[in-house]
Amino acid sequence: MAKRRLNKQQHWRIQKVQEERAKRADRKERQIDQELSAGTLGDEQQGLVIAHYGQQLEVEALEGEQRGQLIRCHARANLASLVTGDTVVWRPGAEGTGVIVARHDRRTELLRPDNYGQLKPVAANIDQILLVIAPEPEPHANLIDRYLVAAEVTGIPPVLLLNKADLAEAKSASIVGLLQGYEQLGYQVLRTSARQPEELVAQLGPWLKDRTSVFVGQSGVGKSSLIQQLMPGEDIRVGALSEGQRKGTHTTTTARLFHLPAGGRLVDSPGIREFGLWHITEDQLIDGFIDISPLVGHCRFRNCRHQGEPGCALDAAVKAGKLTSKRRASFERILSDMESQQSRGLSPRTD
Ligand SMILES: Nc1nc2c(ncn2[C@@H]2O[C@H](COP(=O)(O)OP(=O)(O)OP(=O)(O)O)[C@@H](O)[C@H]2O)c(=O)[nH]1
Ligand SMILES: [Zn+2]
Repeated sequence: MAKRRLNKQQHWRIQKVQEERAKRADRKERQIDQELSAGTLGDEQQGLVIAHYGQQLEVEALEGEQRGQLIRCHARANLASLVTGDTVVWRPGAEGTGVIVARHDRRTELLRPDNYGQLKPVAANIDQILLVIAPEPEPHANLIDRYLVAAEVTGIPPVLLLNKADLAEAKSASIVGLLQGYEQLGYQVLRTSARQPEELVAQLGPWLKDRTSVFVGQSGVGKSSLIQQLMPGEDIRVGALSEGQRKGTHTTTTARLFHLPAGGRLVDSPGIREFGLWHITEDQLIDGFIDISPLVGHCRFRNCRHQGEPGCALDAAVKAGKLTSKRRASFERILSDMESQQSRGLSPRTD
């Protein structure tokens, strides 16, 4: 009996919480409706979503008197989810707040699985992915390829950034050879050192200017160090909201957009830095290998698995020196990982 009562009580409590939440959302929506019909809201303006905290969004005014200011906004309930980097239309409301009434189409989306394994956008309108590697920690086997495939899948151009170029190991034959291989594929490779801030800004400046970038890469390669050098004085771990306002929200996963003093925008969050291969299909994997995708149509068998079948165009390309055996092996490794994980119902690795 006692157990049943407890269950009922639990059930009641959950229902209560849900009702409260719905009521609050309703109230907010009614308030917005009232403001809209009473004509107390200001004119429509363009804005940029800087961060999304629970029900509230921080929006930078892109025009008018408030241009450059951060406005705390609510979004109309009929708007699909908004993320950092979204450009929106908003209307000024009471006490320096605002209401988002529309969202512009996204040029690009960075996706990530949520707690239920569902892919969700975490940032919008990113123009380039800066894939940071370093001589130390040495890049895991095929890690770079995994990141490149993930970038190709999003359609956001990746740039390879060798950090810690000040270390002697940066000039080792293996690192030089590795990077040459990617340059030959057509990827841009930059060499930087977070220990040499002046050169860093001069080197990266032209790449960051007029664009929105994200830094991704394995732990320890120097992403935080680079970002800190690019934004001196900015606390990159926490946003502009005060402790009290942030209470109860997942700050560690909240992406935030920063304006770089030397020009350009940067979106950063721990979740974005871990960007990886989420739920990609075999076709996407092939598309993501820009040296392999033009080949696959030339295999003898239409359903070639590219795993040693006779007449496989990948083998022919390796023999002809058009595809490196390293990239080929990397492709096979990712493919077989995907197959074994899919057969066990797991998601692909991200490191
Ligand atoms: N020599 C040298 N060391 C660097 C450079 N950049 C970063 N480091 C060092 O490398 C270590 C890791 O740097 P972080 O900036 O924390 O690396 P991260 O990629 O942000 O790592 P996570 O936060 O784990 O993702 C630190 O000890 C840095 O001081 C560099 O350009 N040269
Ligand atoms: Zn084949």
